This record gives sequence, structure tokens and C-alpha cells, in this order.
Amino acid sequence: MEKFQESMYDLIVETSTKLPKDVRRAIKAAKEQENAGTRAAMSLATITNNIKMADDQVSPICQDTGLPTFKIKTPVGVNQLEIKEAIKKAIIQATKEGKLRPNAVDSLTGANSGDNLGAGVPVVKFDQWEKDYIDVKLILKGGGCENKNIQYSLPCELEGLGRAGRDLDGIRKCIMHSVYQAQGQGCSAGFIGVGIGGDRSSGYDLAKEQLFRSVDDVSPNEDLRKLEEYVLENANKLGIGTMGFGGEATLLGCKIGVMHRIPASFYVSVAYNCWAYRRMGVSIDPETGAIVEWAYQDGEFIDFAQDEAEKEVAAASEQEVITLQAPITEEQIRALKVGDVVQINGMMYTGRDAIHKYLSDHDAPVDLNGQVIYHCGPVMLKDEAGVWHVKAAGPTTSIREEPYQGDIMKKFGIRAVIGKGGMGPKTLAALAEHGGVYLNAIGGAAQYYADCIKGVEGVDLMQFGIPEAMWHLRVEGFKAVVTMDSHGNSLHADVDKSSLEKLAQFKEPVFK
Ligand SMILES: O=C(O)C[C@H](O)C(=O)O
Ligand code: SF4
Repeated sequence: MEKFQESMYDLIVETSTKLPKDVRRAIKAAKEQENAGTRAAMSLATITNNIKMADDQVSPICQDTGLPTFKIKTPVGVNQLEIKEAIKKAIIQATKEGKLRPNAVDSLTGANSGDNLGAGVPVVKFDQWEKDYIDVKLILKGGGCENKNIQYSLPCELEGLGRAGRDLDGIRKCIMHSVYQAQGQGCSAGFIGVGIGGDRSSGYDLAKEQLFRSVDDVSPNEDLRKLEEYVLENANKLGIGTMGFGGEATLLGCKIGVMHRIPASFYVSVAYNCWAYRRMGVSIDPETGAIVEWAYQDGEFIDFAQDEAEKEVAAASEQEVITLQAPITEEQIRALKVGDVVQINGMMYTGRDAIHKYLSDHDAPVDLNGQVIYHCGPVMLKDEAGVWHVKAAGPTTSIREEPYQGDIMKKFGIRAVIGKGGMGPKTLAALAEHGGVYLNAIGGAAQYYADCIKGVEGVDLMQFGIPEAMWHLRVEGFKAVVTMDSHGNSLHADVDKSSLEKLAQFKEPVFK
């Protein structure tokens, strides 16, 4: 097993930096459905461009490299303790090299362990089997899509769909609702794994297990096959679209598993995965620890470089891009309206969960008047000269900052916040009152945005750990879409409302 640690390192790097073939094909198909010049087409062009950049630079596709979760099958007699130790060492190395973001945070103190190890991190689950090789599957599922997982306890009452009973049609309603409630916040267009039955924990396990199935896999169970097809077809009629901007592609895959339950419980558990669906697998020789074969290798490999020309056409047909130089004036902000595409030059400051809480009862370490806050937890590496470099820097889900955002903008004179997934009524009211704007960047496009960052000018509040610190970033041509303006308009509220109306079309029984 000499080579096992190296094999695990290779598996981690491949998973974090290169999307599997089946996922690439699903993204390509989604792109082909969207009309050129729409926000959805522009978002998908950014996504495919990002996938290509991650390929070329062997860098994380998305800055949130998730909770590393390994599912391992070993022949009888293989030492599982040794396997776990080798995985931990490989994780430390991949983190040091910027292939994984340090993502393990002490839930009580907030301290980041810095090496991706911690209580319960990584997740390593073993099974034994009769075969003579080791099978290792890895999924790196980020926090934004994890937060959109949902578990239903049947019977229940669902907005838009009415009563969901303890039968196949009730299950259908839950799954349709799960896609609606995710909106764009889990970086749609996404994939869902569904677990029917079990208890609260085994139900979610079963749902996540489905995410290891190939996108092309067809369920051998006839009822589930029909349900998977139904959901895939009809969830795409909700009009949520990529990033929740509206559009044709909302869901790229639906896989459903079933297990027994106990009489009183009936759970439908849904695991939502963003488009950055990073899962890979290898089979390993138990003697040497070397990789014998990679999983998910069937079918055509889409190299998104081929899409270059197409992407340029889409970009050219876009509307005018408004350039904003930070610091930005109230007048410039008031001139913006939902749908405008802007590009930012100058400084922006990262701030996510820890910073927003901190700023609510402390002074800011820098003058934020007229400035831009970027909801982002980047992957950063320091070189030997002590200079920081951005390795990946896409937006994080903004709605988590809803309790603080409006107050902080007013307190410090912040004019723009950039994030993804949109914010709620409290922030919308503050944008109108104070003269602020919410800009939506493309979730997961961590290489694309890292490329717009021309320098790291400083960092504050490092005690919160790399992803949560306040990084001072000098940017050029950082593009985003105005999705909430200072005139009370929110694209997110509009898409939510229209998708709820569309969801109601699916109220009548289908599977009797
Ligand atoms: O933690 C992050 O950087 C992003 C997160 O995965 C999210 O989707 O909000
Ligand atoms: S930012 Fe988006 S793409 Fe990245 S892990 Fe979160 S949900 Fe996935």
C-alpha cells in the first residue's frame, strides 16, 4: 500500500479541479438550450469558461471545496485504519498546495484548523465487499448547495402543491418542491439525489449515495425510473434557470433511491448539488495502493475550449457593460437598475459570515465609505516572499448575511455588495433607503473571478481563518449583474414568485 497516499492525493486534486465527463455533458446540453444574449446564456458561458480555466491551471473549480466525503469498499483483510491515515495526509498536502480550501471550522470557537482536519472531517465511510480491489469514491460538496438540502416528513402541506400524502404522488410533490425552494442559491443548474424512506440520518445518506450514480444512469426500478424522468422534465419548467436568473435549465439530473422505513415515519430526503458537481472515483490495487482505473470515464469528454467562439458571440450580443470605479457615489448607484451588467475596477473587500457579525458591533478595519463588499471566502496561498496569491475566489450565498447587511451598509456607507443567490426584503429596503445595489456574480466561477483580481493589497481579521478574513482585493473588469437595485426591484423576488406560480401547475395527481 506504499502508493496509497499518492493515489488519494491524485484523487483529491482530480476531483477538485476537473469535472467528470457525465457532468460536463449535462452542462453542455444546458448551454445549448439557452438563447444567446440572455442572462442564463451569459452565466453558462462564464461557467464553461471557468471549467476550462480550472482544467488548464489544475486549480479548484469552485473555492468551496466542501466537506471531503470518501466512500470506500475494501476486500476482507485490508487495514482500514491505515487507509484513513493516508487520506488525512493526502488532505493536508492538497490543502497546503491550494487544491483544497482550509474548510474545517471548530463549531464552538470558530477557529479554522487550517489543514482541513477536524472532528468528523473528513468523512470516511467503509464497507467490505467480496471483490479483490479497493474502490474509493470522493465527493466535494460545497456548503451553499448543502444548505439547500431538504427533508420532508409525509404527509405534509406544501406551498403551491397542497397536500402530499404517503404515496408515490406525495413523493413527486416533495421532489418538485425541493427544486423550487433551492431557487438559484445552490448555484443552479443543479443535480439532486433523493432518498425515500429510512430515518432522518439514513434517509439523507441514501440521498447522497444517489449523487455517486452517473448522470446517465437509469434506475432499474420502474416506478423510480418514471419518477426520475418526470422530475427532470418538469422541474425545468419552473423557470428558475442558471443562478436563479430565470431560464430553461434549472435541473440537470435527478436520481432516486428507496429503502424501508418504520411505520410511523415517512421521509423524503433531498440532497442538492450545484453545477460544480465534483465527484470522482478510483479502483486501487490493495497490494501496491496504486490506481488501477478511474471511474466515470464513459462517453465523450467535452473540452470547453471548443466553445470559445460561441462564448464570444454570446458576450458580444450582451447589452452594454457599465463600468464602476470604486469608491462609487450614491448617484452612480441610483442610476443602476435590475438587469444591468456592470464591471468593477478598483478595490473590493471580502466579507462573509464572521465579518458581518463582527462589523455589526465593531468598527471596520478600513474606510468602507463608497466601497464594495464581496461575499467571498477565497482559496489563498502565501509565497516564500510572504505575498498572498488568490487561487480561487467565487461568490458565496448572500442570504446568510440578511440579518446584518442593510445595517452594515448604512453604518459604513457601503454602496455595493456582490454575492450570489440574492438577498431578502430587509436588504432590499436598505438599498432603497441608503442608495445601494446588490450585484450577483456567477456562483462557482472561482477561476474566472480569481483572474479579475490583480493584487492582494492587504488582509484584516485573519483570526477568523482564510475563508472568513477581510481580504483587500484590487480588481479589474470584475463583471456582475444588478439583481437588486435602489428602486425596490429584485430579480430574485420576481423569479421566486413566478416559479411558485409555475409550481402550482403540478398540483394535480400524476402517479396514482
Ligand atoms: O463557502 C463558499 O465559498 C461558498 C458556498 O459553497 C456557497 O455556495 O455559499
Ligand atoms: S459556491 Fe456554488 S458552486 Fe461553489 S460549492 Fe457553493 S453552491 Fe457549489
